[in-house]
Amino acid sequence: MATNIVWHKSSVGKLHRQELLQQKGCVIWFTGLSGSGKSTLAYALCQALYSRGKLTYVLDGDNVRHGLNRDLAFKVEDRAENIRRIREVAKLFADAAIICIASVISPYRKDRDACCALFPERDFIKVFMDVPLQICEARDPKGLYNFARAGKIKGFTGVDDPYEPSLNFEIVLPEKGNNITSPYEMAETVISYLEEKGYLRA
Ligand SMILES: Nc1ncnc2c1ncn2[C@@H]1O[C@H](COP(=O)(O)OS(=O)(=O)O)[C@@H](OP(=O)(O)O)[C@H]1O
Ligand SMILES: Nc1ncnc2c1ncn2[C@@H]1O[C@H](COP(=O)(O)OP(=O)(O)O)[C@@H](O)[C@H]1O
Repeated sequence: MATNIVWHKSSVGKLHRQELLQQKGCVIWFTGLSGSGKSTLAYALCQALYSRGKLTYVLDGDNVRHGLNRDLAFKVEDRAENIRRIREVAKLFADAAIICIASVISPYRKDRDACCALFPERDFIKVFMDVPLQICEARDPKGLYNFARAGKIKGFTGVDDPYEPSLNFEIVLPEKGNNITSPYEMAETVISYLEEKGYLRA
């Protein structure tokens, strides 16, 4: 941990940036099994908000692991560090008044809870992709479940590595009791939540 470091304040703060963008910075965190639809929904939401003149940025687990987190694998401590770095970057985006959309498995409850603690203003919105393993595995667009079942990938979430559900997700999709399952309709559900909570205005 570095010492003798001092935070520099700016005359232009988060409220000024929110006024400029006519939106409130926040983090929408899509979590769930591989293949549950996190990335598809994240980018559908990004497009829908762009069409409404709102500025977003997607931090996708796969993508961030090509650059910032290219040094991390999937051991427990690597996944924890992956989430720690992504939540710190997401916090900077939210402070910039951007609607930051993260799509990461983030399987461990303590890692997700640590994210919440970083956003006391409750600007951290957890969205659980409630899609059963059987459906995710049937989709298997990258063939990774197939490799995992064949023992070619060790420690694959849902196969031989855990996903720890939480009881305090802000949004669970698809919603129980309705048959809204298309990415575009689910994106509208998230947008309704953002509108209701005031994130789509300064
Ligand atoms: N062992 C193992 N377990 C789970 N996932 C694996 C693994 N190895 C590679 N992949 C691919 O990496 C993507 C998950 O990266 P994340 O950064 O979202 O994972 S985590 O939050 O650090 O658990 C995930 O992408 P998505 O399918 O988009 O979730 C996988 O395709
Ligand atoms: N709402 C949905 N309904 C049906 N198929 C979906 C849905 N969302 C995503 N998919 C499909 O499921 C697969 C995994 O989607 P993806 O967004 O990559 O999931 P994740 O990011 O959670 O791994 C892809 O083939 C995608 O086309």
